[in-house]
Amino acid sequence: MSRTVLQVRNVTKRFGGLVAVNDVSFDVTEHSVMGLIGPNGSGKSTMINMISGSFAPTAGSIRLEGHELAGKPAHKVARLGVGRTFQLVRLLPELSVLDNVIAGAAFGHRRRWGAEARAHALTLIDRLGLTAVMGMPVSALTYIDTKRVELARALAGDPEVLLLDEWLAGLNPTELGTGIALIRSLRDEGRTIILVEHVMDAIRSLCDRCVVMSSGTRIAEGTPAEVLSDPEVIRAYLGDDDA
Ligand SMILES: Nc1ncnc2c1ncn2[C@@H]1O[C@H](COP(=O)(O)OP(=O)(O)OP(=O)(O)O)[C@@H](O)[C@H]1O
Repeated sequence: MSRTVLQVRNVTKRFGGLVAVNDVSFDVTEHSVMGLIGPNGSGKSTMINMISGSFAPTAGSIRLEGHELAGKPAHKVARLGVGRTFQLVRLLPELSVLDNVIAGAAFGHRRRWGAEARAHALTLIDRLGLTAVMGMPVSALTYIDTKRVELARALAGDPEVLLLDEWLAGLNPTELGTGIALIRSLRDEGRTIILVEHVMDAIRSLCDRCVVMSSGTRIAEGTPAEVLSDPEVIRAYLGDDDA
């Protein structure tokens, strides 16, 4: 049986009178891809923002390798081992690709500086197919290349758990194939990933397990095949389409 790396227990987040996440629990095991799925507004981003330290939970516990993350600021959570990409890419647009990835190496879980950071960044740049553009400012890149840089920046910190928040969103069909293959290669090398995604092909082909959220609560958990055939999950998605 695989080891639990991340343990989410009874987590709730209220924004004033709105309960965005309501008493949600799940575990993420080492070397697995956990999909966090659900209709728009179901609380996925709020959950990811709590795991990565952008928001403090109103109640509950989030433990990484036994360390409590709940309430810790994002830079401390990153240091403890959670790396993430953002739904809307957050990079330093005037800096080069290389410098953005070096910055990720300097501020992540396993910090690297100077020549070591540069060498590590160059390895990731090569791995993600960014070598030809590594001297360019991020502001001059194509959309998929900015996504690649975001991923390289997050990986540069050697996170214990990588959160991918709709990393595939906005890619065209060809790019989508490339993106899915890239995430699959991360999965195959044994990384532990939480994938928030609306692209069902990606969920089916990449996730070991999925947690499904609807209106802030966890309504299902299981393999992609199990949850995607669950009548309550189907109802939640159809309800969303009708809205
Ligand atoms: N900072 C905030 N302040 C107030 N309400 C918020 C805040 N962030 C999210 N919410 C609300 O919490 C609920 C859950 O939103 P959240 O963005 O977590 O859903 P989601 O599942 O990630 O949706 P999507 O798939 O559209 O990204 C929504 O009703 C949203 O309006």
